[in-house]
Amino acid sequence: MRASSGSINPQLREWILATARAGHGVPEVLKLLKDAGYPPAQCRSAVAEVLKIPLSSINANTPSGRRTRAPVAPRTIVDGREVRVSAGMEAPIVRVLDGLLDKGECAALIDAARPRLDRAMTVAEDGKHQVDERRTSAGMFFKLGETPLVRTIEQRLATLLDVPVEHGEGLQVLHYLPGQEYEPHYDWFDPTQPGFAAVTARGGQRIASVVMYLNTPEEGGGTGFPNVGLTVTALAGSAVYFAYEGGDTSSLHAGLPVVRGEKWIATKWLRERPLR
Ligand SMILES: O=C(O)CCC(=O)C(=O)O
Ligand SMILES: [Fe+2]
Repeated sequence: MRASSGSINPQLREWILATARAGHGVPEVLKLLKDAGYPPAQCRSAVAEVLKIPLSSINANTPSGRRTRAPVAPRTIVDGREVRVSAGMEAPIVRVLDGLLDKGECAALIDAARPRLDRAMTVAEDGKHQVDERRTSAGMFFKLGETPLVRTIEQRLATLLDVPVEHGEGLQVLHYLPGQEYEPHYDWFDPTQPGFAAVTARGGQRIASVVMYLNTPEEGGGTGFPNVGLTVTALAGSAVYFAYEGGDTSSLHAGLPVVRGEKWIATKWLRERPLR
């Protein structure tokens, strides 16, 4: 979702400015707006925009939904397997997870997804799914718990990250060919966009992502975090987990172009609340 401005009504803008100038702090301004009946997400984005403060600094203080727990190095035993935490950073919160999936699971996911591939979509400003030039891969979604394998993987992630399965969106599988990529983007929804209320009505905001690599591209195809100069190598069975509660802008990331070979991933997006 792209940024836009000028969506706040002039009276509200004036009121926020006047109230802040009168000496009321941000929490007080937010509380007054909420008491007046404005939806909390809308209050936060309006206050951030009018007072020109980062939205993340407001969200961080707002008691919201569930958070994920980052896996702890060096390893976690989950579902009878050893998942190794081979690298991590804190801003943004990133963990590289080796051995999350085994070869058979990767192959079975690819086989189940292949006949259902379609041009991947992104979420448009109005909350609808759209074909997007920034994302040239082909993809498909499994429904939550659709197959025994999907259920196994969802449960494994839930245990690993300490967040119930119901907070997950359906698993998405993406397939990239040489030259295909997913340009830099945030996975969280921008609260200043008109579609925000619609996409977050069930489940609330996204809080974390897990991108699981189902094969190893011959060259290219890693996941890049351009704001912090990090590239995670796409290696079959490994994954990258990253969290961005409060709309962390350092979580900007991209599926880098595949140079040779192909790339298959499965992505799990997690929400702050159950999706049903
Ligand atoms: O392809 C990748 O490495 C990243 C995919 C991604 O960012 C997403 O599916 O949201
Ligand atoms: Fe993403």
